[in-house]
Amino acid sequence: MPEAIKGRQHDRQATGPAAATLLEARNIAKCFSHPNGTVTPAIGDIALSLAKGEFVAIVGPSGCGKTTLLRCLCGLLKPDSGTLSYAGKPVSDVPEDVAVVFQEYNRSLFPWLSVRRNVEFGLNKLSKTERRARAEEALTRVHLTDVIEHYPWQLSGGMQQRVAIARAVATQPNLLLMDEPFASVDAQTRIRLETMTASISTELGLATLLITHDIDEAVFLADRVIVLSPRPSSVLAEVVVDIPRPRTELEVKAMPRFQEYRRLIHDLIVAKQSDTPDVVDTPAPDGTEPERSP
Ligand SMILES: Nc1ncnc2c1ncn2[C@@H]1O[C@H](COP(=O)(O)OP(=O)(O)OP(=O)(O)O)[C@@H](O)[C@H]1O
Repeated sequence: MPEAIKGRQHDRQATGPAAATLLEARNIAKCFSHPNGTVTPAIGDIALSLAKGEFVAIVGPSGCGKTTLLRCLCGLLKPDSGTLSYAGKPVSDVPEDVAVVFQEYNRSLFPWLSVRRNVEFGLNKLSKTERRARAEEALTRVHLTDVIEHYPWQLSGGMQQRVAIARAVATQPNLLLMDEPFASVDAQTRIRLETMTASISTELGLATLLITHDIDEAVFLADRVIVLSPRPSSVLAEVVVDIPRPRTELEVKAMPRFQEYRRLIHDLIVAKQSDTPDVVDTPAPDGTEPERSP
């Protein structure tokens, strides 16, 4: 399916074909230096962009620098080189209208706060009434209004991740970044969370960038899938997913086109992995192993 790869403008209803660029990264690179003098090259050279309202998934082999890339894109980590812009301005800190959802919901929620208070957290510029209204609206979107006064530890993993998503949505972001958000939940819950995320993103016209290991998840959710090479990573291909919305998991996964996309992306990753030798970190003079810095 070569015509699906890079260059074709996606056509998502929420944005229209000529949607404006929201996030743009040009030639960004990132290495980590360790106290013992070794250097881990994580991102080699990445250029990508995301349009307003677009849903993009990033996939790549384990350890290729996906999380590092996400952290750079939202201003949590400074790239060593290259340029990053969000809404036309250089990124130096996390922009106000960008929200991030991480894999580890149990570390991102406050166990001593109720579900409501967790979602209201971060809305302190608003009046109490506005905070309540925002939290309730966001919790309605994730179907959690019946546990609003519960505490996170009283909820299942999938419900806790829904609270984390509600907290992100309550800030009314224009861009939602998600780093492996469904990796820690069971398969059935994962499907429900994926479907819910697709609806929220479409209904709110949210630009969404999803980091995932799961090719099926990427193809099911995204308008475009960016495939990364092993580290130091670069963009191997961009695959435009030409499947109409709304998408229903069972129907989409039964489509021959879905199978073709997943095969294409799988083959791109495997082919590149098998012809790329493992990157060895620059060794320290005394030959010690690199340590992961905090
Ligand atoms: N804070 C850090 N200090 C040192 N090295 C780091 C740090 N963060 C990441 N790395 C290294 O950078 C490389 C890329 O890591 P990263 O977590 O970004 O990859 P990933 O693709 O998200 O991994 P995974 O597939 O396991 O989720 C790895 O070799 C990792 O050990």
